Amino acid sequence: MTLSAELVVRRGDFVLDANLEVGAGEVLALLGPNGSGKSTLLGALAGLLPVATGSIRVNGRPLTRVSAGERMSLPAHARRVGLLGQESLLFPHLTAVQNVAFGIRAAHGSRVDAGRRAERWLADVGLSGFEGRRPAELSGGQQQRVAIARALAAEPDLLLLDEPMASLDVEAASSIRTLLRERLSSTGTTTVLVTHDVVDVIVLADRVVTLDSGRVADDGSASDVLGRPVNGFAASLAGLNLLAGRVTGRGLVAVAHGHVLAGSGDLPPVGSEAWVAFPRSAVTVREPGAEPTPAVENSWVGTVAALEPAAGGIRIVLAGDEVVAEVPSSQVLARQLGSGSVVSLHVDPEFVTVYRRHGRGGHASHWEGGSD
Ligand SMILES: Nc1ncnc2c1ncn2[C@@H]1O[C@H](COP(=O)(O)OP(=O)(O)OP(=O)(O)O)[C@@H](O)[C@H]1O
Repeated sequence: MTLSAELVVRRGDFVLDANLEVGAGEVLALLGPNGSGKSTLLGALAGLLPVATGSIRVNGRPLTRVSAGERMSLPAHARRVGLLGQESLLFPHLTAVQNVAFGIRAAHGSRVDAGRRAERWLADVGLSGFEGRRPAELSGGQQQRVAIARALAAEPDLLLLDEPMASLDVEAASSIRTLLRERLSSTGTTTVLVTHDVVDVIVLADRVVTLDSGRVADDGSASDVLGRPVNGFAASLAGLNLLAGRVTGRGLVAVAHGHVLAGSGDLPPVGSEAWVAFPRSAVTVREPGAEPTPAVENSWVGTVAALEPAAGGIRIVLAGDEVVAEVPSSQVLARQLGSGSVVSLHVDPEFVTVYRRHGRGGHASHWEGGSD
């Protein structure tokens, strides 16, 4: 089922103004900083939040149509849209099989053999033998499995997943992710997945949309959006530094503060605007005073503004520069680095990707949130 939405939604001073197309059977990951409007968008699609103007159609069937002369909005229960969040929200007094059967009856009426189908669904999510347990007798991961079975057993036209792995430990999250990949591909369910986790994007998503301040900031494949980011948020999520600059020679880009970076990639023509991206983990720390100096390509000398926790180590943020390094904590300890230390950072050109600045929208900035 294809989703086609053009939405303006107001929440206090905040305005979501976004168009979204999701192909039949496609899994779209919706990313964006806190407060960018992801939950607002899901709420509007689910029929839980009013739309100021716009329309939502699933396979041509209008769920919402609001304009100057018309206000039509199907209630949430009539939309055939499933919603699964961080919490499984199972009925505590019903057993696992009764919870799933409830979803089936709600969608298909009482004539179907909901109990038999629910048992099959529980087997499909790896919960054979747990049919008679109530939610309080199941782990968080098992409860989420029941919730996935309940959501998919209803055969929704559209499934909305709002960070379904966020409250699980790493192991349970990983097995739920694998389960979702299998079940979504075998059922061909059109899905919008809100996540802050790059692993979800890589494992589950066919396409990625990023939101920023209520607007679509980028739309593309995971390898485009995360591999060649056009905004600081996506770069941060992918663990990349992203700098804007102008091409000054073959593979050479002048960026802020007179720095020049050498790299490879599309090699846009001399004089054109370009993005430069390189992994934070590829940035090495050298002794201050030793070569290279700030005038040398791919190097920065500066004062450490902050040390922050990062996946697998420590993030070094230089004062006044947009470049950050992520290094093993042993390096920080060995060099006795701290706020105020002077360091030289360097990135080898082989890790630096250069690509055109036009084509996909967005703006670069050092994103404070980080991906971890
Ligand atoms: N009930 C509300 N009343 C007024 N404003 C709200 C309400 N709920 C959310 N907002 C505002 O709407 C904006 C978008 O919030 P939303 O929850 O959609 O963002 P989000 O991208 O899902 O964020 P997060 O990643 O933190 O969940 C925020 O600026 C928020 O302050």
